Amino acid sequence: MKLLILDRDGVINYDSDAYIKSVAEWMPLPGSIEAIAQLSKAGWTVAVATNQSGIARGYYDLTTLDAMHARLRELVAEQGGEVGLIVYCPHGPDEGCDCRKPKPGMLKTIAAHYNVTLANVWFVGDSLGDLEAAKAVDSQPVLVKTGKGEKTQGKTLPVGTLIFDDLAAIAAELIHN
Ligand SMILES: O=P(O)(O)OC[C@@H](O)[C@H]1O[C@@H](OP(=O)(O)O)[C@@H](O)[C@@H](O)[C@@H]1O
Ligand SMILES: [Mg+2]
Ligand SMILES: [Zn+2]
Repeated sequence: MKLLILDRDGVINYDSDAYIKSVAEWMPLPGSIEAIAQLSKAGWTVAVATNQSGIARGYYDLTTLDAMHARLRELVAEQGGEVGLIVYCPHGPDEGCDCRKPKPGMLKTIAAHYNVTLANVWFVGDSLGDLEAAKAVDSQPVLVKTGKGEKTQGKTLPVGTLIFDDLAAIAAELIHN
């Protein structure tokens, strides 16, 4: 199956150092909704793996988080596409969970859900933790320059990391090659 896994904040929607705390603050990056819809219509399953420590920090609740993801699904559906499994880590950095990136727990959950291996599956993120999570399970780390991506690009990246300007460029690459 053609599976693509995306980080959320900074890849699909604008990120903020103040966290994305409401549906109103959840704003798609230019071209991201269209990219997901085009990938979906081209036969790709687009899943999401997102750290949401704002839950543990008390900045927003699960109802609000679910509403953000309902909005994402609604916008992609309006373009004729659909979003696959969305997995999130609600924990804080000090809770020692297995799902918070750079740990690969969420990627493993997605692979198990679709009964596939993660080898060569592209995981697209804007943070070093996203790329490290990908590397930890032998999937393909892909950095986008949106969100925190340009800052991340200046760090030491996992060997083999692919770099694209944004999600639209990734969709063009995957659909047309
Ligand atoms: O990029 P994804 O994984 O979709 O989500 C990232 C968010 O959960 C937040 O993650 C926080 O990191 P800490 O969780 O505080 O280390 C900060 O980087 C925030 O700016 C950011 O909005
Ligand atoms: Mg991110
Ligand atoms: Zn977690």
